[in-house]
Amino acid sequence: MLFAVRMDVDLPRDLDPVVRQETVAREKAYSQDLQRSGEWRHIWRIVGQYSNVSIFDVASNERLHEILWGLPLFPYMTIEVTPLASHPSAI
Ligand SMILES: O=C(O)CC1=CCC(=O)O1
Repeated sequence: MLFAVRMDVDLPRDLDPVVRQETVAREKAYSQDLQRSGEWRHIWRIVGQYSNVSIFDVASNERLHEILWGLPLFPYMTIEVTPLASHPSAI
């Protein structure tokens, strides 16, 4: 099942810089593990924003929920999920 997911990150200005650095590093490792496994197919930066658009290929809605819930930056994100279907004009 394919999903487009938009993640908008909003880290508090007063967040401890060490916590910030560690959380961002854990987010990168978590994301790259899922990219290697094939569940996180694409991640694109939205130009000019601390946001990304990602494509996930997962077995179920529950699996996507589990992945998103486990993001180290999850407490600081607004997430929008769009389920995708094949387009009849796709070649
Ligand atoms: O920087 C972001 O867009 C948030 C993020 C998601 C996965 C990752 O490595 O960073």
